[in-house]
Amino acid sequence: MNPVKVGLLGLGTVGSGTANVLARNAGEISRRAGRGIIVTHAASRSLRSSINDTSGIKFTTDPQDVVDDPEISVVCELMGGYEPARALVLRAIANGKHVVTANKALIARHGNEIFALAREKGVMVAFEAAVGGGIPIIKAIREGLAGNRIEWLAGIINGTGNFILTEMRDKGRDFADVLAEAQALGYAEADPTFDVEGIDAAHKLTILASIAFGIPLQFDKVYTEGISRITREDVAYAEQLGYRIKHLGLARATPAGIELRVHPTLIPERRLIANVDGVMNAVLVKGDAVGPTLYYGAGAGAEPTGSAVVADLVDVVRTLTTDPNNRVPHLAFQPDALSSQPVLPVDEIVTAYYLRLRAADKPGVLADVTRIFAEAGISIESILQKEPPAGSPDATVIILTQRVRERQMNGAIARIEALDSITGAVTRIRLEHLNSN
Ligand SMILES: NC(=O)C1=CN([C@@H]2O[C@H](COP(=O)(O)OP(=O)(O)OC[C@H]3O[C@@H](n4cnc5c(N)ncnc54)[C@H](O)[C@@H]3O)[C@@H](O)[C@H]2O)C=CC1
Ligand SMILES: N[C@@H](CC=O)C(=O)O
Ligand code: NA
Repeated sequence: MNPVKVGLLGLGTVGSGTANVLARNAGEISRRAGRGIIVTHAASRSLRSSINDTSGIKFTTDPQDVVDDPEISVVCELMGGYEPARALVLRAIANGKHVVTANKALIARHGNEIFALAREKGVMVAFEAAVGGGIPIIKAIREGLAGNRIEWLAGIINGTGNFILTEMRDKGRDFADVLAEAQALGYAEADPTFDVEGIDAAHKLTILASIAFGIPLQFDKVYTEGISRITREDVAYAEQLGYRIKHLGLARATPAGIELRVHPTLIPERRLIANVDGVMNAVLVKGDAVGPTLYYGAGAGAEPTGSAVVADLVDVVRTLTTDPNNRVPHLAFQPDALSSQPVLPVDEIVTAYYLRLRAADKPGVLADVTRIFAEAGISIESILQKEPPAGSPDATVIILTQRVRERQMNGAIARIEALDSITGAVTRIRLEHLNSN
């Protein structure tokens, strides 16, 4: 059988990694797919790339040439960004081509529209590389856990952010310096504020939540907080109390609705996920039948991400002849069976907290604080008081609380900040035990 011809849009980190994996493992890949898969066309703004073997590839600076080329069966969108990626993907689908993409921003924001057109045209849109880089997490949830009701999932799903936090903690390196290294290694997004401010993780959480719970993609409803305000001080206090601070995406089904949130989180250091460092990602998924499961691997980088893109290409080729109505649905659940469960506003979420406050070093202050918590119905798990450093009148107080609704905590924090004996704002970091419940 003739090989399947693929056109690449984008020849950067992921485009080059994909082309190199496809070429190096061509024999294995065609034994698995039943046909060869070859790159015949590639488009990029700059024609510089790290592709090892460019023979047989027709290059262009205009991506439209690729999506309109009748020879190509599958378009790999590896450019990034919302536009022109959206317009190009829609056009490729309209032209009857299957699409593989690593672009989580595109899927999270425009996936509902893209999948609808793909269904109409009977083509596939595959996006394994969009979440967790090389970890086959989409396949695991969509297919491997299809017998379960997913209760919750929590993941370290941004490689750049985890790399920055790890280097800062282990080597005391400067934030800006580590970010520059992540960019040089090809981990970061074109706009690295997407990594640092949690937007990239929110894109990925949007996708994970849809395939876990069978809800439409709803990026705008994810509560999103980045890592830029995490201080060394909080990292050190958390460690003294037996916790690590990780940037976590968390999705949980509750009777009232779905919690969707991305924020720095204290996790007990004995949990495997608390020890996922550097560019590695991990996703914990709790199914009602299987219990907790953990998926770990490189979350970014050329060949790990290329590995996921190539796996999608193999999937597309294997199912080319399948009746489109019998293929694995894009969002795991049949499109007419998506649910309208609401996504909860952040003040309705339930979580435990790490709080850091600066308090006058005099009797009665702690009693005032604990009275406010008692009146708000918030149970304190532990309190750590640090003497004021030389020259400062204020002591630092660290409080860990039990789980409580965020709205109750907001009220308590406002009352604590209004006390004369408390200086400045209370620092809050959410805390999750991530045990098997
Ligand atoms: N870098 C990584 O480790 C990972 C990246 N991704 C995603 O993969 C996609 C690509 O990322 P990278 O390879 O890192 O980006 P990159 O910046 O290294 O490469 C982007 C490529 O697309 C081309 N391009 C961009 N806009 C274009 C336009 N309008 N016309 C023509 N060519 C254009 C650029 O010239 C370049 O060749 C993004 O959606 C990213 O979020 C997903 C997982 C991991
Ligand atoms: N910028 C992203 C790339 C992979 O999705 C990350 O750092 O995780
Ligand atoms: Na993946």
